[in-house]
Amino acid sequence: MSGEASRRKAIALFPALHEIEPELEAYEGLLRRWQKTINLVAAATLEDIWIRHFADSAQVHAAAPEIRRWADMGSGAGFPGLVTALLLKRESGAHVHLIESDQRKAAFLRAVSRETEAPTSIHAERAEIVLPRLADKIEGVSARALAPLENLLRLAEAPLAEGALGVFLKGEDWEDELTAVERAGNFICESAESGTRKGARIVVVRHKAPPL
Ligand SMILES: C[S@@+](CC[C@H](N)C(=O)[O-])C[C@H]1O[C@@H](n2cnc3c(N)ncnc32)[C@H](O)[C@@H]1O
Repeated sequence: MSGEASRRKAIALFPALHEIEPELEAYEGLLRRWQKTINLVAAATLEDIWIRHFADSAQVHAAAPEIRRWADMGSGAGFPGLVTALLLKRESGAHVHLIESDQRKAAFLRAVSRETEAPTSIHAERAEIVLPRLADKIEGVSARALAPLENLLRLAEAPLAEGALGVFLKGEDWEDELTAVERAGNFICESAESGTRKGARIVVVRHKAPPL
């Protein structure tokens, strides 16, 4: 798909992306520039960046539009967390913690956040270290392409136990991963078909016994 067709299709799927087009254009420009020296995303996805990355990420905010305070684990080049932050940019109290252990990718996240004035904090550390500190500060946790669902729930154990919602973009193994978590019995899980990737799924998870 051409870049322009990808943009039009992404905005048709998620009209809210139109509101942040200047920011996403700046983001795309920086991504293309930094990609020459750091491997931020698979090169083959760059032409279709609006669908493969911007619209795919927009599904997290769409799954829980009431949530203002997020943490995104293993953000990489900012997907989905930095797109969530841009979609929330004009909402009061909005803040997204981007957790990315690779220092160079974290520097990229800082550069895009600065340029687009996205409401983020960048944590260049491992999620298992950062999340316990954020447990009572966030309402939602997201991740894409980081780990199997069971491992994601272990990484996000502290905020989920405090009542945060987990929204995870999962690939083709989603069904086996979901079954394993449902069998363990601690979480209420829902899932919906991805609007951007065939065979992929948006999985929404809540702890069964959050604090009163
Ligand atoms: C496959 S990439 C996915 C990046 C992005 N979420 C996406 O979907 O495009 C996984 C990223 O997670 C980071 N990562 C891996 N383990 C991590 C951890 N325990 N804490 C924080 N970041 C981690 C890696 O450096 C890498 O950038």
